[in-house]
Amino acid sequence: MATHARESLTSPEGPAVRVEGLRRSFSEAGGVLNGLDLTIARGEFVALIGRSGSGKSTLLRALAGLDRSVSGSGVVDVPERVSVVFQDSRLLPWRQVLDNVILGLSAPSARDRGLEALAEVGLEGRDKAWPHELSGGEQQRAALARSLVRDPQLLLADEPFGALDALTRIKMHKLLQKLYAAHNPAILLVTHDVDEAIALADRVIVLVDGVVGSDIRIDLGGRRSPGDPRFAALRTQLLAELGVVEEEVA
Ligand SMILES: Nc1ncnc2c1ncn2[C@@H]1O[C@H](COP(=O)(O)OP(=O)(O)OP(=O)(O)O)[C@@H](O)[C@H]1O
Repeated sequence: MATHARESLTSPEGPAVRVEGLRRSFSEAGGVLNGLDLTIARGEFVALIGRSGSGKSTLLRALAGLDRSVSGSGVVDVPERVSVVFQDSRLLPWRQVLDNVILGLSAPSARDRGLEALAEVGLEGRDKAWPHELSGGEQQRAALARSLVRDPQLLLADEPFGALDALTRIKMHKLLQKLYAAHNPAILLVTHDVDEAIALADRVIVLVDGVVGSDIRIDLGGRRSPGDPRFAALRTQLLAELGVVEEEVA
């Protein structure tokens, strides 16, 4: 089993995530993660891409500590406060929005912090709404508020915008950038969208055969436009790494 040595990363200089030799398999036939090594610095924004079935969610679940019953080995060091956001908001339908956001928090200040987080994600005044009264984008905003209120040192996001329409997705990118600038957690964002990865991340990692295939630094600065030739060159490179010829997706 992987060790979750949560206390070993308390030094301010240490990385936010350290994974060494991580192996995971669901059958005798072959491994999904095959000795993966990965380090994420504190406050670093990393996007993880890879073909369908390449093990992205398996890695994220290992970092989240959600795979205790799965067989495997390796070292997984993560910080103490880790939040996870999935493609669906996973709000409890029988609880109002604010109660979802602060679920499990006992501090007397939780309510105020929850209201603050809702305002930060653009859901001011929606604290008493029921989840079914929110749009898909608003539900994901509430999910981000729920993660934010826990002041995460590491935010794990598994295709958080994958089910949203293109316009809502752009708005959510802006929101995530704003939250990242304000709180600066380390982020690991799993996405199928190469443009999303280039637009948001400091580094893009391509998972191939259960290990890190490529690890590409994105040096495009703060304002990134898909029309920038450097953006286009990175897109071509990453699509090639994924085995996609660009004419196929044009
Ligand atoms: N609980 C499980 N039981 C059996 N096999 C599993 C389980 N979870 C994942 N797998 C298998 O492990 C492989 C990797 O799955 P994973 O969900 O990590 O891939 P992914 O890269 O996130 O895929 P996608 O991009 O399609 O979401 C797949 O072949 C999948 O069928």
